Amino acid sequence: MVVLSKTTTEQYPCIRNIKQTTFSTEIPLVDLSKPDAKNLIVKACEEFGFFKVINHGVSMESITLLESEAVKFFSMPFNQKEKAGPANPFGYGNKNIGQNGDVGWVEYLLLTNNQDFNSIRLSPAFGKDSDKLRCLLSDYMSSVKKMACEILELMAEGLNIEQKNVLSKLLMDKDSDCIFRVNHYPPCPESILNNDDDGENVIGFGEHTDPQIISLLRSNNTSGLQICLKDKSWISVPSDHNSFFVNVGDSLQVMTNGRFKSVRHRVLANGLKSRLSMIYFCGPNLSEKIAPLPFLIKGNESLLYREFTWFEYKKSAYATRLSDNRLGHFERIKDS
Ligand SMILES: C=C1C[C@]23C[C@@]1(O)CC[C@H]2[C@@]12CC[C@H](O)[C@@](C)(C(=O)O1)[C@H]2[C@@H]3C(=O)O
Ligand SMILES: O=C(O)CCC(=O)C(=O)O
Ligand SMILES: [Fe+2]
Repeated sequence: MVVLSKTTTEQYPCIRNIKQTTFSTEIPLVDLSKPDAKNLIVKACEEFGFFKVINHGVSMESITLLESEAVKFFSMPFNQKEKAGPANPFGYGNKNIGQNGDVGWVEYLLLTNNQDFNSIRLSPAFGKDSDKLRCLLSDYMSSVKKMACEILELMAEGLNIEQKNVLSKLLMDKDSDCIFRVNHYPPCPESILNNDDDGENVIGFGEHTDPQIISLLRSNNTSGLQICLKDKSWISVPSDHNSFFVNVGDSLQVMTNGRFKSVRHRVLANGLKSRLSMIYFCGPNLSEKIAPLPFLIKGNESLLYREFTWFEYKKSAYATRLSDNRLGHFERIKDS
């Protein structure tokens, strides 16, 4: 991405007075090796739709190796990276997010859990290194998926659901629709120039909720990620390159009949440092039915959402703008 002048940064969305946003120490922390993990997960999903995970079981070696390949990729000249594009549906993307007009100060790789497909997509840019990358990706994705299953099993236990694998089995399906994304946010000169309380910050990735069940995010030590709280205020998430962050996605909001809320989040570009994040989005098989889980419905509690397949939801979500409320179309009309 070689876009540095004022005129070009003007094409990106900005936010005013962001400097007043506080760095939060209140982000829930879950140690997966501790017995209270299941209850802390449920509490965090109810209150924030977001939590930080330590003792996650993904080796630092596999993280570091993949991250350094990603850094290598993004430092290639644009015409080389472009060979892995466009990101429709998978590949290299720059500035444009999705197909409906959203833009951000970001370049990225969007990949599937089908390694052969990734390899074909990446090899024109990576050349003979693409086999190595395929192995690193495959190792990383299987460890992260294992962690996701562990989290979903703890969640089911914390929710007192008898069938412990009711959520994790959706990911264990060999045709689960998981997506892997690597985002690179180069330092943004406009964000340094406006480094005061009345200034503006350039948006790296605009506010949105993730459509899937959960998303597992890690980044280098550059901040920028913010989450929206129940009172609609935004807090900055302190970066921590040793931990993972978990987002509740729209599909889990539906399955818990609104008890867990999908977290609205966004990324602001940093004036000085680049941010590199890797996110694994856990989606089920396209034919999987998404609906409130019957064993979570109490007495005469009404169902907030109608049943739909993941295919239906994904298709509808991908026709929306980033900041839209995607679940609106799937809410049940209340009886009067
Ligand atoms: C603007 C869009 C980008 C997105 C597809 C969409 O139309 C609305 C959902 C967006 C999102 C957010 C989470 C993930 O980053 C993503 C891959 C996803 O599944 O939904 C993106 C989509 C994308 O970048 O294509
Ligand atoms: O890059 C990040 O830290 C978050 C990006 C994000 O929310 C997404 O890709 O859906
Ligand atoms: Fe997201």
